[in-house]
Amino acid sequence: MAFNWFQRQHQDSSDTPAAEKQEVTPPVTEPQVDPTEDLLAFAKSAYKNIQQKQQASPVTTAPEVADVEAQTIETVLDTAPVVSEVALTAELDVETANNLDSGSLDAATPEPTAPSNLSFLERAAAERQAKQERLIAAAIEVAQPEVVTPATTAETTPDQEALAFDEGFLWSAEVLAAQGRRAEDISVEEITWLKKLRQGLDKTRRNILNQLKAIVGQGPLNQAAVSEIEAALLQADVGVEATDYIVNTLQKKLLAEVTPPEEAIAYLKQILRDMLDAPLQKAPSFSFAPEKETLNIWLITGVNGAGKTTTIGKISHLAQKSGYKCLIGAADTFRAAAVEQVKVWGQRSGVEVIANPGKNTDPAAVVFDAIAAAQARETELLLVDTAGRLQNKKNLMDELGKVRRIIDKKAPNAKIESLLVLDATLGQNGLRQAQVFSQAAQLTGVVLTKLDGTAKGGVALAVVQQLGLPIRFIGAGEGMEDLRPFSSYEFVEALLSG
Ligand SMILES: Nc1nc2c(ncn2[C@@H]2O[C@H](COP(=O)(O)OP(=O)(O)OP(=O)(O)O)[C@@H](O)[C@H]2O)c(=O)[nH]1
Repeated sequence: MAFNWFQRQHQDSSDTPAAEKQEVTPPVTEPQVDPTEDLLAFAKSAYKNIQQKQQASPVTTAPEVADVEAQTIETVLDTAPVVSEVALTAELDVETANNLDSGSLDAATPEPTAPSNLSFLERAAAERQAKQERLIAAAIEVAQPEVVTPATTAETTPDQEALAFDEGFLWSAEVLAAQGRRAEDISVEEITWLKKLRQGLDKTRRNILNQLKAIVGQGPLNQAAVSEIEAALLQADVGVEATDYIVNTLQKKLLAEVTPPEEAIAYLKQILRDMLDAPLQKAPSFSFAPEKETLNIWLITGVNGAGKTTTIGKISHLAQKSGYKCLIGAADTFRAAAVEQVKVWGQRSGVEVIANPGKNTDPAAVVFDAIAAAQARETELLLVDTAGRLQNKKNLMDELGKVRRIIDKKAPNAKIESLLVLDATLGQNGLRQAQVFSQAAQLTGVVLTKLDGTAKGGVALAVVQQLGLPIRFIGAGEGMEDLRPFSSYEFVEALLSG
């Protein structure tokens, strides 16, 4: 059974009251399961459970080609008038479905005019048939719904993968145990993701941790030690502002007392978690999920190449698997290839894409179509791809402003999020771009991509400190499963656990 990432805490069957489970951020104390034996027993039990679940559930096979095609027929809408085109497409769908039901499409091609020797009813039926054929033909000429060819190779999902009981598994189990999770509730997806995250942050971690370990715990911090910590953080692209804050906070404690290395690192972890969670202090809940049975519209912004399209594909997959009705609006009309790319991702995740085949079409028109389609389908999550490479800030602001006005007008009750996708490998340079976007779009959060293999993982702290925005998702790979909701606890553990 698919693991629901959006409801992670709600899924565990522990006795924790629901209100407490809302908090994704786990207890700030270090794991109580310190005795290695306890941890080993926990990990073994979790491992056994996962194996049993894998054996009990049949291996998910590659989806049938026909199934994928049926799911991923892209609704291509013509330009103006958009709404009537949606209606026409819907009408045609219904009529076509009726025909398929009655098998009438198998009948011989109807004559353009009904033969006179037929009864009145027969003539009317024949005329209706002919009219419908003309409508279908016209629709095909004008805007034929494209069937995106499904990927030939099915992606392996974590629940199909053989899981090794290795050091990464132990570490992941420890991180989950520290968050109060029970061995029987741990999913293979969580373990696979945590292993990947830790591996992705390996370079950043090694750089920071080796230096920190050599410094902290050797007695009260002196100026040379402070400079070394600063250098380590700056090299990890934590940024000057965030580094200053971290060092100052750390100094207050470490200058005054002799702290053992483990305790000093634990204290540092606490500082980082607090920084990452700071923008959420005023939010009603730490968790970030679309609201059920409501239209949620998430605008995905960011410069081209940051990973916007990939992120849309991954979030749509996540949402689909977590039981949300999802739709994608391909409003990055600035670059034709972007629309094609988003279609491919829609196909991979089995989510419909609303696009507009015309060249240089107005993104606001696509958003209008997408909202109309979302409302007609009772979609819960509409993901909107937007253009990143516009000539200047004014263009960007104008375009995003127009899109926003359409949303406010057409879907005044929708829950809107505006997420900025940032490429972690760009470090501080990415942040400068982010500032332009934060002025143009009313950003509500950040998606940090490409955390796999970068030595600049510390940029997450700079993002939060400088933009004052929460990180909502992080990406650590190009695959469909390589993006997850952000957890400050897990991120900091992956960043600083040796
Ligand atoms: N290693 C790694 N690569 C990623 C990640 N996310 C995206 N990418 C890659 O980054 C490249 C750009 O991603 P896109 O999703 O096309 O970026 P975009 O912002 O939509 O840019 P355009 O397609 O030009 O509009 C692709 O090759 C992705 O596979 C990630 O988390 N890790």
